[in-house]
Amino acid sequence: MSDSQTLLKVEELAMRFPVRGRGLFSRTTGWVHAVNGVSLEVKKGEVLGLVGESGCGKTTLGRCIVRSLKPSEGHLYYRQPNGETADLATLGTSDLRPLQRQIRVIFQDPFSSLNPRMTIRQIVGDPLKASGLSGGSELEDRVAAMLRRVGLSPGHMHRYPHAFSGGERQRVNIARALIMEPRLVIADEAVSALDVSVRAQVLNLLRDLQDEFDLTYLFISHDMSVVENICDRVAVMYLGKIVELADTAELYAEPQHPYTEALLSAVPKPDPRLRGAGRRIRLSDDFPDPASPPSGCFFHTRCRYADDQDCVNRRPELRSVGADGHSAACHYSEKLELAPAVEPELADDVSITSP
Ligand SMILES: Nc1ncnc2c1ncn2[C@@H]1O[C@H](COP(=O)(O)OP(=O)(O)OP(=O)(O)O)[C@@H](O)[C@H]1O
Repeated sequence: MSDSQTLLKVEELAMRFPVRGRGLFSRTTGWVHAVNGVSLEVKKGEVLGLVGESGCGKTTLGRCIVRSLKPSEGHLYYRQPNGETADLATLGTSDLRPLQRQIRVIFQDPFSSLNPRMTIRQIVGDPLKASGLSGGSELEDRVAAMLRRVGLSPGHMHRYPHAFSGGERQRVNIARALIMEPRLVIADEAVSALDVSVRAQVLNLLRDLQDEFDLTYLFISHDMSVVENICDRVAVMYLGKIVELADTAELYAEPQHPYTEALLSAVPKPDPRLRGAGRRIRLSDDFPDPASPPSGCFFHTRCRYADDQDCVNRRPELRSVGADGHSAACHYSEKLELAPAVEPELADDVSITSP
């Protein structure tokens, strides 16, 4: 990795799951392409958002990065604290373990992700104990300090998860992730299950902790408003591929991929002059089957700009479409560059259906 500001470089990553027929010993009949050739960089100290509809592969990408899944193909170049680079995609278990401590996950559901039979001390302290980094009274002190830091009391240590609200449980989840002093945190829909007011508090906490612990976040979400609020850059994922990546302000003001445009059209905009304001682009429900993705551009079956030549036949590459690393994978943005700038028409609703 040439850029010293890059913490993680994901290169042509793919994750396929086998599709099996019915029956106990059935053969593999196909493959779900959950992550399909993703390349992106996560910069040190940034919050990189990863957005897209349910089933587009966000969680699978996150699970590959923490290596709870071994990718089918590609590379995950991770810059270690000593400056050396390791490919997480290919490392064996013993080399991987110390690096996995540096990359932790905060899960979505604060109810199902905490073992109801474990005390908060056990839940938060177990990763330290399991890795042999701490034990006894030192471990207890570290758990107490971390609980304090996430806004809980050390007195909560001997209680069980059922005694806590959703927001408090998510604070326990955050404490469990941070007790290992990670460098990269994958927040997978970390605030999606919370009430709006609690969500704001937890987002503020994540921001404060980022400063205090010098963290980098990969922030996975389907909520474009939350992402706009917390992320420095945003990657948009569709059917296992990144279709657009840009600084947050740039992406929200000038989306260059019709899929991003459709996602953003659902976000209320205070300024009617912004692109896409005033119209809601409804995507048809026929999200393609990741086991048999469409030809050409994967989005063409739901895209209102698609033509039957380039879009149906030719797969667009992610390419530069603007300043500061703004890139998009779309033939439509190629045409945009050639076409004279026109104001988008304002309509109440534009429905998108398959051609
Ligand atoms: N273990 C698995 N075996 C088979 N298919 C899987 C497996 N895990 C995920 N998939 C499939 O991979 C695709 C991507 O799933 P993934 O959970 O990564 O998407 P997502 O964008 O995170 O969605 P959500 O927000 O609903 O979690 C989906 O089609 C899903 O059904």
